[in-house]
Amino acid sequence: MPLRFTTAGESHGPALVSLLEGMPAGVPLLADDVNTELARRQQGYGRGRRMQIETDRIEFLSGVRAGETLGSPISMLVRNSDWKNWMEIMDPAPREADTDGLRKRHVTRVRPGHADLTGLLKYDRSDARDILERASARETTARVAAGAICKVLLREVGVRIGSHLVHLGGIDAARPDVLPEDLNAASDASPLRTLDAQAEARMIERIDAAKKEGNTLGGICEVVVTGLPVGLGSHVSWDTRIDGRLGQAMLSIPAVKGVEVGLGFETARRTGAEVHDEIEAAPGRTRAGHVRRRTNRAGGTEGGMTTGEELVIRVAMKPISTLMRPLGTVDMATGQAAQAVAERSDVTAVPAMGVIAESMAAFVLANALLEKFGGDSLPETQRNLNAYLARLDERVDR
Ligand SMILES: Cc1cc2nc3c(=O)[nH]c(=O)nc-3n(C[C@H](O)[C@H](O)[C@H](O)COP(=O)(O)O)c2cc1C
Ligand SMILES: C=C(O[C@@H]1CC(C(=O)O)=C[C@@H](OP(=O)(O)O)[C@H]1O)C(=O)O
Repeated sequence: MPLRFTTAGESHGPALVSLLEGMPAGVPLLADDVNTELARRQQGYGRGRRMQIETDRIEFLSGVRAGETLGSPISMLVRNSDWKNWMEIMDPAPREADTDGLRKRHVTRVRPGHADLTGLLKYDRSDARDILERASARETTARVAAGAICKVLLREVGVRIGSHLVHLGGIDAARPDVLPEDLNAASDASPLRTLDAQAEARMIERIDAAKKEGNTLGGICEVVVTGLPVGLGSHVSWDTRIDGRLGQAMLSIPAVKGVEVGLGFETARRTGAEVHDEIEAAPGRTRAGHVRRRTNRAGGTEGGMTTGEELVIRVAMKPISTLMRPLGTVDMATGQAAQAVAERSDVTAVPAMGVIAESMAAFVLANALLEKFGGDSLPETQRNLNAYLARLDERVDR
């Protein structure tokens, strides 16, 4: 059964829903495994007031019993604390005060860079709130909930996912050659989820300055996955390649505009000898049998399959599109030039984006893992994986 997930919920509606199907039975799972990830997504210097209103926590509605998954669809509910302030505005029933498809806090001065204008035209709406409520990255809470469960499955087969911020608003963070063993323990200790304390101080100043100017900032996070076996994904078809699947997942995150695997764009500037990773016999057993790469410029994929090396993806996020010093636009109610609506907003959300990117990577990789090893229960998946690893062990005569 393929692993799939879907989410539902408007940003200021009563709740978000996350539905994950295809998870094997017997995966140990507590609400806290998910809540910890939701709390990580809420962190980060530069976020707006909304994050102070919310304390995201899930309720399991199905699929989990006595601390283990059942193999049935797992549904989770996350209530929006802010809803109480929006009940009238988000009321599903028509209200007398509604006129011309508009109600209180309607949005017609559409924001450049958000989904307001394109969605309003495509869905033939007059209030861009009908669009922005769902385009909002509030939805990523439900993604992180599903991703948290995928992370637990991956952890049970020795795969770990972490991330750190490597760039913010024009300032690079130095990346250590050797990353900390527990990457997230180190990056989560920083208000920007970066490993470079000096750069962090300058980034914080930059965020404060942008806020004062009514401006916003973007940045880049690096996602690192360790413990993957060789051979997740496949070269055989365009849509089975793991790098392509990861790219799609990353680009589906609101405001993400670029993804690199390994050296990424830099590979285009170098020669073959400077790009490709030489292969050598490994002294012990690796996640690719008895071979390894001398370097990992490929970032853990070749031929659309995992190589057994670390998977390294960099994800670029544009600056937030709601500016407190608004950009020029058209008021769609009048057709006149106007300034875009300036709602409460984040100055930057790059640290949160890193956590969302981890979750999306977890889903793609858990899906590819189950595709290759199957299993209706976790022990069955583990047995199948171990049989494959044992076979890899036999492959190179030593
Ligand atoms: C964690 C996170 C928080 C965000 N916060 C805001 C915000 O406060 N204000 C805003 O205008 N956009 C915010 N965005 C970006 C918008 O959701 C995004 O730009 C919009 O959906 C349009 O999609 P696009 O940028 O991919 O074209 C956020 C994105 C993420 C990932
Ligand atoms: C609610 C979240 O992020 C929101 C994403 C978002 C947007 O336009 O994407 C706009 C802001 O929402 P609000 O208008 O309610 O302040 C952010 O706070 C969240 O990450 O949980």
